[in-house]
Amino acid sequence: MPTARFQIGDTVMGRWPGSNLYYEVKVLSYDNKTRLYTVIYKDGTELELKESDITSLTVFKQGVTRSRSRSRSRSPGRPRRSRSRSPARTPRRSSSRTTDVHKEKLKEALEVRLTPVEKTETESENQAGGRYNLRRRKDQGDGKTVELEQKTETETLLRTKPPTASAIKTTDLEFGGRVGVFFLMFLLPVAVLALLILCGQKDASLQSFPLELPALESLWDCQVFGIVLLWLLFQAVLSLLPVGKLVEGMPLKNGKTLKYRINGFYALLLTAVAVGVAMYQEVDLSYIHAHFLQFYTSALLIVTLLSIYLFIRSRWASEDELAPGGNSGYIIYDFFMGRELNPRIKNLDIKFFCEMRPGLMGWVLINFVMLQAEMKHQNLENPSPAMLLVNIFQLLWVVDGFWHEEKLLTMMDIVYDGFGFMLTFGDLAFVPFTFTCQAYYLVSHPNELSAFWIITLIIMNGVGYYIFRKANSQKFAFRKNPSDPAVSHLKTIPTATGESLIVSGLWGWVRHPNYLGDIIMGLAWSLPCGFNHLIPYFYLIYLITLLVHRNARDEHQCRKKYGSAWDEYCKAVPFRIFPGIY
Ligand SMILES: NC(=O)C1=CN([C@@H]2O[C@H](COP(=O)(O)OP(=O)(O)OC[C@H]3O[C@@H](n4cnc5c(N)ncnc54)[C@H](OP(=O)(O)O)[C@@H]3O)[C@@H](O)[C@H]2O)C=CC1
Ligand SMILES: CC(C)=CCC[C@@H](C)[C@H]1CC=C2C3=C(CC[C@@]21C)[C@@]1(C)CC[C@H](O)C(C)(C)[C@@H]1CC3
Repeated sequence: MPTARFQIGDTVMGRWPGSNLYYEVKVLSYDNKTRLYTVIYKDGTELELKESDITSLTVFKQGVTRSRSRSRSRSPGRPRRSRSRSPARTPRRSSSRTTDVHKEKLKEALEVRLTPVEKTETESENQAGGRYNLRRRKDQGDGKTVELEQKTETETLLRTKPPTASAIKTTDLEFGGRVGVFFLMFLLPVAVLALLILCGQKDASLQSFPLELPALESLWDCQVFGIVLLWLLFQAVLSLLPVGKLVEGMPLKNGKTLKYRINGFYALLLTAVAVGVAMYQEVDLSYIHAHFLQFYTSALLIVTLLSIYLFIRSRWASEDELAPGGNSGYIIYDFFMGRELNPRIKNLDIKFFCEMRPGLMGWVLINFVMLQAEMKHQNLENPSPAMLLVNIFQLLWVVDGFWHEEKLLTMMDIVYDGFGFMLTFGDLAFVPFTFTCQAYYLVSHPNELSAFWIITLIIMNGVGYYIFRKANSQKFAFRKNPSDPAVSHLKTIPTATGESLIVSGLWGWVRHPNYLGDIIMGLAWSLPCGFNHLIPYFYLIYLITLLVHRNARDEHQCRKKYGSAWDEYCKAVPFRIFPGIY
């Protein structure tokens, strides 16, 4: 019969789930069966904690004294900064320490488990799925923003030893599990090859299947392979240049943070200069158009080799360096999803680098190549308006991405997903070769645009961009500092974690306005190609599929994280991405 170490009414220090922070809590009860303590924090949040997440006040104070003197001796005078927040603390972040966004994903990654408690009647009515035993204070349920009181001295951070992380077995398999990813691994590269063949041939209609397949040996060229390798090397060197700020990423499972060099915008400018110099030297860029399929197969080979390397090296990764989603124990599945979270070679973070640099820069460069190829093939003095629009619209999106590069550090792709075949393929092959599909199509499929269409498309892209940027920036600014005058007027729903959900403005219109903006832009990028074929709409179809799936994944996480507050939000804002569509 297990006995409780702490008694009802004891004041102890309880770990806040997903962090190394300890707060003063009172023990309310102990469940002999589950061996869990129900504790109450000063702000009224009730949680069930394991005994290992509770420390007596005396032990805690000794720990603090020891850890303080340790840290002082290591870095004298350096202020101690908290990496996570209490349920009752107003979010406060520095731009380089956006540590709270996506805490949920980390929460999952950490060992702390919140266990379900019985629902009250009203909660049961509201609750669609299971929930955690994170009870909101009664006075928070009225939908108004409640500024929760700050914790003071007990909030002291106990920078204990990193939690001893044991590898989390991935049990929830995505994409149809082992069989699904096995087929995807072959299907995706073949589908992209088919798309490129179709895009390049005169009759780009889907009915022209089976395609006139090119001879296998014509898909390979050593020189092209060398150029792709040089491109990757050039981008890697640019990414390591000591320009731009160094920022810390989200805290890892072991409590540490990694540093990232944010210099994508400079790298883009330097790449533009390098392309300018190459053109001045009369380097024939149309070579890329003429060997487009070979460039793709070279990229595919690099993707395969890189994925194998990543998988092999993950064998030596410590348990707390593994991604929660790529550790099922099934070789094929883990190879596809990626085992290691942040594979690095010295200062080069391979995932962060691949996610944007070679692919997005390559996209802009290929678009520009296609613009020149169009003039050459169609004997034009100037590029067509359709080609110009596609180039300018997409360039704007890429420039925006690099301008806000730092925000990538808080996204699920970096914080949560492993780096395996899926992302390697997505970043190095899918992005540069399918996102350029409209420009590639226009080279051999001219499409006249009337002034009316040109203006309509500019407005459409502008509206899409406005929604995309405003929604993303609003959310980012709000998460950084909800009292920021730019966002303080927004209505919010409080949640038990201390973070609130915006419920007015764009975020009160649909639950993912940033996705909507992206999709409107995707439409404006495809329409310049006209209505003769479906192929130029590939990006739009991909984007809608990806964002609908991403939306489902994100909402699942948010429901787990915010519980009934998320349901309240869903009630207040019933539409997911598209206004009028639930
Ligand atoms: N073109 C492409 O190929 C792709 C483009 N994108 C774009 O990237 C951008 C970022 O997308 P993504 O990373 O998926 O995630 P989101 O920007 O949609 O972030 C989702 C997170 O935002 C927070 N959140 C949700 N609702 C609210 C609310 N009402 N108030 C405050 N916070 C809220 C939650 O995190 P928390 O509460 O924990 O802070 C949630 O987990 C999008 O614009 C998307 O279109 C993404 C993928 C591919
Ligand atoms: C079919 C397949 C294997 C797809 C993989 C999906 C990836 C191509 C995309 C998943 C999320 C992405 C994001 C960007 C690029 C495409 C991928 C990697 C992004 C970095 C582009 C720049 C943007 O500004 C962004 C930061 C919002 C965006 C984030 C997501």
